[in-house]
Amino acid sequence: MLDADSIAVLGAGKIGSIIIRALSEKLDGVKVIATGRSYETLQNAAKLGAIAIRENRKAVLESDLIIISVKPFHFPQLLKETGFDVWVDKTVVSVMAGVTLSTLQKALEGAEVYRAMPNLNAYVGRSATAIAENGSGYRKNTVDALFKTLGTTYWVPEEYLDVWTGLAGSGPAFIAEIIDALAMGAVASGLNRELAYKAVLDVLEGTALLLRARSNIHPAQLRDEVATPSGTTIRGLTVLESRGVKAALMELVEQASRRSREIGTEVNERVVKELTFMLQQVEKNK
Ligand SMILES: NC(=O)C1=CN([C@@H]2O[C@H](COP(=O)(O)OP(=O)(O)OC[C@H]3O[C@@H](n4cnc5c(N)ncnc54)[C@H](OP(=O)(O)O)[C@@H]3O)[C@@H](O)[C@H]2O)C=CC1
Ligand SMILES: O=C(O)[C@@H]1CCC=N1
Repeated sequence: MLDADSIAVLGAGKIGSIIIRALSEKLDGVKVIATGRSYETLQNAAKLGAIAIRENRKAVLESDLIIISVKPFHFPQLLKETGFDVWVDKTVVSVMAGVTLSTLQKALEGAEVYRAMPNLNAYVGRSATAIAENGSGYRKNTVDALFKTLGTTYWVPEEYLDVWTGLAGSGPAFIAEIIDALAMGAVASGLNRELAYKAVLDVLEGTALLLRARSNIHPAQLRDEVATPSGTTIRGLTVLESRGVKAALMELVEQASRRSREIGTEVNERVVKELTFMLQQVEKNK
């Protein structure tokens, strides 16, 4: 049950618009307000069922639950536009990569803050979303219900959020690259493109379902069941091993996770700078 009358989505871009669509379609009687910079973004948000406006401050003032979905480095500018006196008693969920609960708490004084990491599979209701809270958890059920409109939710300690970002947040892009590569290999071997992409998607979906259905087997067991001695699979696996593909994929997740942590540090510095400037302006105008 979602106990919110009005939800603001600040930054109706790629992930923001998927959230808007899910909220508009799946929640009855909830007003969704969306913000963006360009006319196109606002127009798109309106088409998805939101009240689309340019003013972030107004959107926050008129909502009790706010989702921040601008790029991490646009967060200081967003703060400048909202002012820091609008957040008291609001519930705020950031989906920005890297930006920590501590930075959010500092910037959004008086708000109850959550950090969530969904992914673009939310488009088909299959996001794997990790969520971390700052301790009070007063509106945990509401936040959970909100992200369940996008798929599955996992409540985790904040220390897992960057790794989650590197694995599941970025994951659709990594899997898409692998799909593309496998299909191109099939095309190189003579299969037509259309069939190649269909086959790869079928194999991917089927393998995920199989692994889930046989819940106690390790992926390596499935690999061994497929790889007949001296057969086709082991020939292919030999290439993966000799080219270090598994190690590369492990490093890919590590690097993506590391980047999330770096973004957190960089954004925190910029937010502190912006808040200091904003406070100076307030003092000056007294
Ligand atoms: N893309 C993904 O797969 C995922 C992204 N994320 C996180 O979500 C956030 C958004 O990413 P994504 O959707 O890809 O990025 P987009 O660039 O598609 O969306 C960001 C949106 O923010 C808007 N925006 C920027 N500045 C302001 C502002 N001052 N006021 C109002 N709106 C503003 C932009 O408006 P305009 O279009 O008009 O310029 C844009 O529509 C990022 O922090 C990212 O880390 C999290 C999970 C997955
Ligand atoms: O690439 C990014 O930074 C964002 C976060 C997760 C997916 N996209």
